[in-house]
Amino acid sequence: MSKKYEATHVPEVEEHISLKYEIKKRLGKGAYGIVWKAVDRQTGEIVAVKKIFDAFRNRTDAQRTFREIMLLQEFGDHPNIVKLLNVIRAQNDKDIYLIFEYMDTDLHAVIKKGTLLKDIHKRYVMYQLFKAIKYLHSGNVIHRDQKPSNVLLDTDCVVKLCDFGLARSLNQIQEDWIEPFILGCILGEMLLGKALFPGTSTINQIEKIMSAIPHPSPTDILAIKSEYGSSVIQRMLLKPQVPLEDLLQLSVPPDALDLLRGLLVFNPDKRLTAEQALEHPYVAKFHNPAKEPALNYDVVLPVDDDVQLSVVQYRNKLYEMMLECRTNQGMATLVQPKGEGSASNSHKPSRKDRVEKCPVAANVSDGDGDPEGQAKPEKTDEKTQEPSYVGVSKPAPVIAPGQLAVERMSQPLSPALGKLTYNPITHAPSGFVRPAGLPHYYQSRNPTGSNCSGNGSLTESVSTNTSMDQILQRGRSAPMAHSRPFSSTLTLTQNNPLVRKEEPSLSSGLQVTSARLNQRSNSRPPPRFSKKVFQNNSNVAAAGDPRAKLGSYSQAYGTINKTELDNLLQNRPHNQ
Ligand SMILES: Nc1ncnc2c1ncn2[C@@H]1O[C@H](COP(=O)(O)OP(=O)(O)OP(=O)(O)O)[C@@H](O)[C@H]1O
Repeated sequence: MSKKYEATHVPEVEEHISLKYEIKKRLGKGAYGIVWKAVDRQTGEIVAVKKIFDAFRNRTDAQRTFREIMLLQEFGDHPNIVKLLNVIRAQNDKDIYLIFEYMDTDLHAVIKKGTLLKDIHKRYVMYQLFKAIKYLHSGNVIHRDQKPSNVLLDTDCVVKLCDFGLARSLNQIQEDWIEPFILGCILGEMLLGKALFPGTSTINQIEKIMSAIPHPSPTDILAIKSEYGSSVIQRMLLKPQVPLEDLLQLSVPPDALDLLRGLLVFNPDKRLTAEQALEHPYVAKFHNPAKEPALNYDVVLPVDDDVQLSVVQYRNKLYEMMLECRTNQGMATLVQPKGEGSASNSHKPSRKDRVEKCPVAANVSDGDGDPEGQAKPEKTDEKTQEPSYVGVSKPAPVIAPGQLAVERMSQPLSPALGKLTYNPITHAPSGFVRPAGLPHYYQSRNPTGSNCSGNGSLTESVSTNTSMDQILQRGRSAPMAHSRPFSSTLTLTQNNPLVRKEEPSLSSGLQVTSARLNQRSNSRPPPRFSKKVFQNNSNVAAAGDPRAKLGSYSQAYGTINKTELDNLLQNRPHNQ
């Protein structure tokens, strides 16, 4: 084996992956897997490799894996949604590898770092989140797991939403109201530097929220349609109010407070939608309707999300979709056309009832990681209508023709979506070179650690603020040049103490794997609200079914999920 293809030894990463991607360091770990920074050995591209352990362990996990892949490939065209580049099977047929574009940090790490996010960065982050959520909602899909650690950032402070394992179609559940509220919690957390409503229990968190937001009207409370819930809320309203502004520092700009008030509203009908929030003065510096696309069709998964299939069915369906990609048919997501009168910058499906997208090209990598080998049509078992996966069931130690590997989608659906074609800060075309990048900073030993910075344009636009660049340079020995391309940003930041550090030992991740796996549940009864779920390391604690059940509820992040709120309000106190 040539030196070029010598695999870095990371026990959790199988050889056929290491041969294609040189694993550099562990970036983070969530409830479902570990994410590493890696380099595509063939293209030199920096990527993030996420290994989902036991991706089809039970129906819930299989459904989650299926949703995540299907929805990521559907929405990954958007500049503020992380792009899925590749999906590769594990040899054991249990795990799965997702290859993403690489991002430098996540918002959780950035907020924890302290004062690095300046006013303009917070505005820019919110603007991009509103854009991403507007796009998802326009396709009638909700993310349901918004929290700072799922908001990825790069050194230009570009935001990409990740982790679509809990995302669902609004046709299937009524949770449309919750996401803008959660965006309010994220804004509050950026403004405060920590969670706005850090409850010790679900009820305690709701109490904190209720004490800070304007009192709902009697009609708003009745709309809960739960006698018990209404009485709980009414009792909460008797407690002393702590106005939002008292939770925040005096320095918080009035327009930030106004936006927060617009998002943190009890009645969803009176709450700002993501689309309306884009019109808010807080993000006016960035607002440009032409660059805020919407879908003019509803995205529906190719299997009914209301009916849980068996583990085997999910796995086979997913492999089948991947095979479709390989054979150049594209993965199909069903769509339901909306009525007339969609926005002019809407994305239109190429066909009325089916949109074919694929994070993978028709080409399949060969043993040298060379994607020249042509995909072979797969045999299908005619009785079951399921592919038999001849030639693909066992990836060889090298990237074999049968391996389920797919390459990046070549073109975004619309030029408006190409993040490299326009500078969101100046609204001017920026070509293929990013504006001046800035050094990273690092949340030391935080599993979700990462970094963020502003960019040249960003600092130019706010002359009164100290730029993130300047702040970050305090930790550097040499001044940093401006106007360099993004790639040099990465190089220049290698010795910055704030940059994500290499894990001391890549092999030490083994314990993480088993610890994570042990926390995944299979067919436990629905969870009760317990403190365990609300610990600071909620990523870990809320693993498997409990997490799927709890949705985005996380007190560490001050977010709450409507389903669970409903459950809570309908349950008696002894169930909490
Ligand atoms: N594309 C990426 N680039 C860089 N870092 C990433 C990327 N994707 C994920 N990460 C890092 O890995 C962490 C975990 O990723 P992710 O949320 O996808 O995993 P998960 O197991 O689904 O987590 P969760 O417990 O939130 O469900 C993120 O918080 C982030 O720090």
